[in-house]
Amino acid sequence: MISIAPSILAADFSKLGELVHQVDLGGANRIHVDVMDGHFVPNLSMGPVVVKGLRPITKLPLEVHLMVDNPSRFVDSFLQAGADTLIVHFEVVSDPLPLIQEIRGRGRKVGLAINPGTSVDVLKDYITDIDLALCMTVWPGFGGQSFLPESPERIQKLRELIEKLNPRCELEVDGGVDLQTAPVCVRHGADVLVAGTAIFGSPKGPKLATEQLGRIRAEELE
Ligand SMILES: O=C(CO)[C@H](O)[C@H](O)COP(=O)(O)O
Ligand SMILES: [Co+2]
Repeated sequence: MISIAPSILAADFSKLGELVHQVDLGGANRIHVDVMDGHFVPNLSMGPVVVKGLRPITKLPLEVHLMVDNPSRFVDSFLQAGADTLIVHFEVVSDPLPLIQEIRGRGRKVGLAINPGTSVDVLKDYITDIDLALCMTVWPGFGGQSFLPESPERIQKLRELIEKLNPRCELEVDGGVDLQTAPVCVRHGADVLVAGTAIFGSPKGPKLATEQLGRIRAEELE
């Protein structure tokens, strides 16, 4: 099964509730919430209040992509706000295990993310302990960037690692995913596609754009 995770970073926040409803109607499987602290990445975005605001208006799982220097500081507030999954960057945690155990101990899912400059191999010691591995396909910090050309090879390498060590771990890709790059990601082993601009920036509207990405995933699996 392939999942579509619309990234609300690209949404018009004055209509956030309605836009989340639209992607739900279009077949989205989860909502991706990009959290940026202005340190780990050169941009600021949103915090737990947004997760808290979304929680009562959708049944879709809320996954929080923590692009922050010190994720352990924010675990409690995002879990209390209603996040279902917390994704932490490998680059900022010297030992991910305590954080993984804390999040799982509270009944939520945990993901580890890697930047384009980080070797896929660093995840091999943790794949058995996580629910999701996120391969960044742009440098984190901004929506609307182009999919990096080295990404397919990295996705394939990560898929091989996951198949060998923990096939239940999801392989998510994030950044520049659209109708052209989504099939490439799926062919190389991705099973969760994050898309912001391709969904919320689409002239066809978020419902149709989500449906279209969904059709691509089905074609790739035929
Ligand atoms: O983590 C992110 C950026 O750091 C976003 O999830 C990602 O960029 C999605 O946006 P787009 O589909 O527009 O590239
Ligand atoms: Co993201």
